[in-house]
Amino acid sequence: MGYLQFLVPVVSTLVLLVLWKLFVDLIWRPRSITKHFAKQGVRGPPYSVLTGSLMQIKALEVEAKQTPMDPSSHDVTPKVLPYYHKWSQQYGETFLFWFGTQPRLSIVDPEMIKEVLSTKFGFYTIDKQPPSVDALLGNGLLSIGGLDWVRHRRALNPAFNIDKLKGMIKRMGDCTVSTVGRWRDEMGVNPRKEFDMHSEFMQLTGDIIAHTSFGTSYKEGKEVFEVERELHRMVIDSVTDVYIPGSEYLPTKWNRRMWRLEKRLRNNLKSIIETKQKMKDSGKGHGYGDDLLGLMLAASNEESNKKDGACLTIDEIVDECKTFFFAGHETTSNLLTWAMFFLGSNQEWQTKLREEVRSVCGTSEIPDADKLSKLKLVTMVLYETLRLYSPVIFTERKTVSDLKLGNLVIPKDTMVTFPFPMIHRNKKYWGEDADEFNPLRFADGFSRAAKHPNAFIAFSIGPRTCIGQNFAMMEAKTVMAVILQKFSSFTLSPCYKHSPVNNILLQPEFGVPILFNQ
Ligand code: HEM
Repeated sequence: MGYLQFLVPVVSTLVLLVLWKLFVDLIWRPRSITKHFAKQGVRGPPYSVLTGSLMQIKALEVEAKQTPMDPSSHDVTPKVLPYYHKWSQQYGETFLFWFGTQPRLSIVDPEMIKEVLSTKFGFYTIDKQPPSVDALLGNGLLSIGGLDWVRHRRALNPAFNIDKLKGMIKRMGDCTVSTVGRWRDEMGVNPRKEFDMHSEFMQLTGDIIAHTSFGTSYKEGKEVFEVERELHRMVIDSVTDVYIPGSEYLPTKWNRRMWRLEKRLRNNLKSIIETKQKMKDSGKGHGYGDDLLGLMLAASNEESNKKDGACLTIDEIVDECKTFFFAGHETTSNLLTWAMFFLGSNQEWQTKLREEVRSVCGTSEIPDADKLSKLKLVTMVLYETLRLYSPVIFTERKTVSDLKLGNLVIPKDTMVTFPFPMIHRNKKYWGEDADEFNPLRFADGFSRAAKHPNAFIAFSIGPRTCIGQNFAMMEAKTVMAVILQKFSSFTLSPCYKHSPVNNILLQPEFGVPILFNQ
């Protein structure tokens, strides 16, 4: 009896506390944040308890998927970010919506973008990823923040030093020559064969990142990709599911599959690292090798870096490898795919580029770094492709305290999100032809292409700008140069169906079939 007398009030208090917390998180806070923004003139779709705007997002995505796109339009926003498109029209450029109970503020103003992405004071941070994304990326650069991020970035920067990267161009070129050789062989059997650039470039950029990341261990590296790809597919399917805290620990079929894949990925990568370590210890070859993994291992083992704390553990290096595959492989593959889409449907630009490549590099030589830097028109086309078909569709940051951004006061724990397709088409900065393919706008480089230098953010800006952008541009230019050298022309197949989709990255739903002429 005495025991019950004690237990009843304790349990009642606990229940009341839980109910109060639920009331605050699910009802009171969303209402007060909505009011807070409304007072500042920021509106958005109404909040629904627990799911926020997620149901509307899903419905709009389903509708957009079923709606065919005008084949001559490059405005991908209604197709890949239908909710941003609809709500920006309905509520204005800056609007508020809800990912479950989390408020999200959509921003497209370049001054505000600069303020958020360029700050070095830690006012905005990367939010914790859902467990599915964690399995894909691990605690690599893309997902970590604070001092951990500083340490990782310092340890990794040397591997992406432009002089180190120059040494990789030959490997990039060799991989491309071998792919083009296979295409030619297949055309020998069937001259009208159509090649889907999306799947071809996924293979080629996979081959390139495996060679440039792992050097001699690239075959084992390619196995890692297969697992990574499977994980990616699982993540795409789950990205807008409502996340229930703790659900990642339940042994559901989906979780068990995820755990298995993650373990396989980690074990494969560890075994590649061990092989490299043994090679170095045996004194065979050149230290850890001049590939990305070798450079990371070397930087992490340098005494000066150890003293400065700029070194990584083996587990951290494994996580960085996972991040590089994801961040560095499909992004570049999509850039190349959309560039071929433009050139295959625009013979005038294709001819200009071929003339430039052949006059700078000849018809057979793999270009070196010096020659790549002279390919001005190729660079302009790649930038214009990145503007209109940016592989990364949006990025976001979370406020760590109540903050002032432009004229707005933003509460702590709000996600500020930047929809790239809208930013890259804002007529205020890009002019009336913002929806059209016009590489000439990049004639003076990307910072002068629009009326504001930060209206182009395909590689992001500020301290967390893409670490691999030089790598990506070198790779894309090398691949384009070799293709333009080897074929007298190519055209987009009449079977092409224009349907860009949001698969975390921007992809062509039905591929990009191309017909080559020898
Ligand atoms: C066309 C190709 C590429 C595009 C468009 C691209 C775009 C981006 C963007 C927009 C970000 C910032 C993401 C954010 O702030 O949320 C980023 C970050 C990053 N990218 Fe890339 N990327 C490309 C290629 C690469 C390559 C080739 C690598 C590596 C081999 C790479 C590795 C990374 C890493 C590690 C980060 C995180 C940097 C940090 O937070 O410190 N990317 N990339």
